[in-house]
Amino acid sequence: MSDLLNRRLSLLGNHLPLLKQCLHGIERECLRVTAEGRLAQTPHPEALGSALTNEQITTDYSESLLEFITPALADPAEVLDNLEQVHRFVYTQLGDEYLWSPSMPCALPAEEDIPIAEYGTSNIGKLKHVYRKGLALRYGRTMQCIAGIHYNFSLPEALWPLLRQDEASAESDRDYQSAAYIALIRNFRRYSWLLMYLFGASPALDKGFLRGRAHQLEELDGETLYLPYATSLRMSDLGYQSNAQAGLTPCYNNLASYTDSLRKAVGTPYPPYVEVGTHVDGEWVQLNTNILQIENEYYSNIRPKRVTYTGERPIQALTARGVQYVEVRCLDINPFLPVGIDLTEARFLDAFLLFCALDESPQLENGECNQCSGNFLSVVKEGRRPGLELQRDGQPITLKAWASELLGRIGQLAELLDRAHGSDEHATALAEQQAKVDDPELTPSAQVLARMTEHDETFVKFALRQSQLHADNFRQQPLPAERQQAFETLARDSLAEQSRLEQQEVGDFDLFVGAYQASILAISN
Ligand SMILES: Nc1ncnc2c1ncn2[C@@H]1O[C@H](COP(=O)(O)OP(=O)(O)OP(=O)(O)O)[C@@H](O)[C@H]1O
Ligand SMILES: N[C@@H](CCC(=O)O)C(=O)O
Ligand SMILES: N[C@@H](CS)C(=O)O
Repeated sequence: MSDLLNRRLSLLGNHLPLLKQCLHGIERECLRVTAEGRLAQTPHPEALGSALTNEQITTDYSESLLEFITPALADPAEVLDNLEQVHRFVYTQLGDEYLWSPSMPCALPAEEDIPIAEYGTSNIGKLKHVYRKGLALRYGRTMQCIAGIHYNFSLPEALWPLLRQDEASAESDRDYQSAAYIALIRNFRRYSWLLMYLFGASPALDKGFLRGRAHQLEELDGETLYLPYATSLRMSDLGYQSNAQAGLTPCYNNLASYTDSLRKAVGTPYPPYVEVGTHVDGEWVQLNTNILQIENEYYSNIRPKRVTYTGERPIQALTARGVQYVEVRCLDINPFLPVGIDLTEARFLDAFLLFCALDESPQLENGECNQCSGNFLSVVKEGRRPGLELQRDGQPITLKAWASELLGRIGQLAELLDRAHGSDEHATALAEQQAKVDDPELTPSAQVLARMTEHDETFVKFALRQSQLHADNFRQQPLPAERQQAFETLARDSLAEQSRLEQQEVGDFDLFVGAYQASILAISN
């Protein structure tokens, strides 16, 4: 244990109530599919409200890729309850469609038949649509049908001044807080391979997903490709990643260097995109020809975040007010769980993220960045291989040994969280993770392969069966009338808000895009 972590643990031990004030918010994506498990070609159900303005129910890339967003709450159990209620409401409006249970997509139609999400005729609505056309051009629509769980987490703002004073830091509270979250991210880069081993749940995919691309996957059956020891093909180079962004890994030395890296990426033309241009046959095809159209396009495993004001861009918010929370973006959807994540996972994530935030976190230097990426890629592709070795400080160490050592250290944060909550839920969650390290067959990725083999079914058949199981579960538990009405009101109000935006909208779209682009270039740290 580092001296810094020990010092911080003892300080926190005298301020335990603070550990009940961390905030959590979850975003869960899922495809709408037909009863046969094909991608729904229907528009976003109007009864779910406006995808542009409904804060809880929207769409991600595709018109058929739903995204459910919870409020930020102190109790992860309440967050999961909110997420579950959204699922139950949505199922009252889906007709005979289903929510696809895993991260990797169903059998998809031809690229051009994957519907890009629509957000109406307002300038911001059109900008969101053109952005997605640009993603199709750059990464293909197929990859954008992958669904994930994003776990948003923050420590109480009152914690940082305590740590700052204890460490006699000369930084302002805001700069200290931002630096602490960037330090969390550096440790996350070091240790997030562990999350992929413990929670990765995409060891297999439908053959059609690869669209005939070259690959090193193995054939499980006529329709399914997999890797026997993979944990998360979603987070591999075949999944939600981008070669165009490969050289982009921003350095996480401090917030300014992070926002600088992103600002350069959204302002630097990328020759292959320049060749296409922003318009083809007079139609917008991408917002600009830069490495990233906007900062959202940077597909990192974790992001420093600040809630933005209306019309404000993420980098503007971060530069103006510093880091407020982190968004963990690498988590697969667990197809065995009705909402894709459960309280045990959330409890462990909290202990893990607190560990990343509070342990010492030297700058990533001397090739450690590459080492982090290499470890992450090894685990997503073969994390369950017996005897797999990772690299730590340039030396080989077995995943098993390193994972057990890490869980031992994270255990101290779990113990502190349990003392604050007067429970043993974090220690229990941690013990479940240690059991997976001791026996890889207990990991969700192993369970997916075992279940497919047990039922002798393709990935698509397994996923559809799980989707139908969860659908029955949700449909058999209708919401209390007042909650159903609350979601219906939210949907109705969001449609009215979108209409208001469209009626109020004035101004030329090209000028709107130009101003949006310029807003980022004018920022200085
Ligand atoms: N201080 C905070 N601590 C933890 N979670 C937060 C905090 N503030 C907001 N969140 C959560 O972060 C998530 C934000 O999701 P939302 O989709 O609204 O924004 P976004 O991720 O920036 O948007 P996009 O998905 O378009 O990039 C929500 O689940 C919200 O509850
Ligand atoms: N669908 C992506 C995330 C989309 C986005 O960038 O928000 C995922 O699998 O996590
Ligand atoms: N959410 C993804 C797909 S639209 C992005 O912002 O790039």
